[in-house]
Amino acid sequence: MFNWLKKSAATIAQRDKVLQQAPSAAHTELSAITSSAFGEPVAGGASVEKQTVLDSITACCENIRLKPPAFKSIQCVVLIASGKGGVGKSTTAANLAMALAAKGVRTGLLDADIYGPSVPTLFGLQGHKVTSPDNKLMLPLRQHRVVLQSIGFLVDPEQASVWRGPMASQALLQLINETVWPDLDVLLIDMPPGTGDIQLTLSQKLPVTGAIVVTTPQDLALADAKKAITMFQQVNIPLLGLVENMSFYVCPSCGAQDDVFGTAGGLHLAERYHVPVLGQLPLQSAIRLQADSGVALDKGDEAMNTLYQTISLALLQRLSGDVPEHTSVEIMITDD
Ligand SMILES: Nc1ncnc2c1ncn2[C@@H]1O[C@H](COP(=O)(O)OP(=O)(O)OP(=O)(O)O)[C@@H](O)[C@H]1O
Repeated sequence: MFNWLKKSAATIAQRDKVLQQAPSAAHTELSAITSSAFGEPVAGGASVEKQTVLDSITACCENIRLKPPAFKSIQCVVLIASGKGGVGKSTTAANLAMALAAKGVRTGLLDADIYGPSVPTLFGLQGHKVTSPDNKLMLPLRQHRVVLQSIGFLVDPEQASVWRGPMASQALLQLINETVWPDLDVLLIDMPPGTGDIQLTLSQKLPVTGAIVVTTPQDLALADAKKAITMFQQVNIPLLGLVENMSFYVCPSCGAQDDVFGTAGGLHLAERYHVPVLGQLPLQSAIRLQADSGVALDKGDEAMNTLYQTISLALLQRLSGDVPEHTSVEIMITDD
């Protein structure tokens, strides 16, 4: 049951070590570490006590709860962004939320991807709607231990898809302001793809602790990820890390690895912009299957669960450390 703990701790220790190296060298080792989650146990994993990781999670949560909350009773608000659509931002956000929640971290996920809300599907809640007992504030849903709010729980997604920039931004700000959030350690916000007006407005107006950028190693995606990094730097939002998704494919028959979208592009980008790498994820049908079926992460593929646990722990460690304050916070509360 606690195999993931041993693996995750060993993986994080190894990852932190290899990330001190140049991206090309780091890529080879990170890939090996990631691949090991699919078969052989991580080298050295057996020597790491599960208690160490549990202690680490507890310590991180304690540190996070000592800090002033980012917004109401929410300690940390983390934007999950990507310059380009379709790189796996929503899948990553949902699985990180489930990974955190499964280990007792009080976690919420706000689906701000107004033009393509996917939280209802990713959590198996298609057709569900939020309720508002007082006709003013909305009660979020809860699934797989994650507190959830999505534009998809309010309106028909086709209705939202025709909203123009200001209308969409306003709707999203209301979504965060007018939801009755319980006490949370972390609220992840799945942002709409791109770096246009909506993203810029939201980045300026949301009460943000920091941002994660998800990208594939492909040049096209990297160019857009670069724009997202630059946008966050311009609005003074700390970059908590980069997740490289679809980093490589491992053939289930022969075990050969193919870097479908290029090699280590995300790592090079992260190094250039001094953004920590939280982890790499393979292109794997288990990830797509679990996303489509809406089942809990820990009920799906064990190797996948281990990888997301590793990345979520890296995020938790970042949040519990010294994150520079986002100084340009401006919260808009609307009554209507
Ligand atoms: N690592 C992965 N391996 C296999 N399939 C993946 C992986 N990551 C994401 N996918 C699949 O890729 C597709 C796009 O993922 P997702 O919707 O998360 O991307 P996105 O960046 O949020 O897209 P958009 O910006 O359009 O909302 C989905 O079908 C998802 O199941």
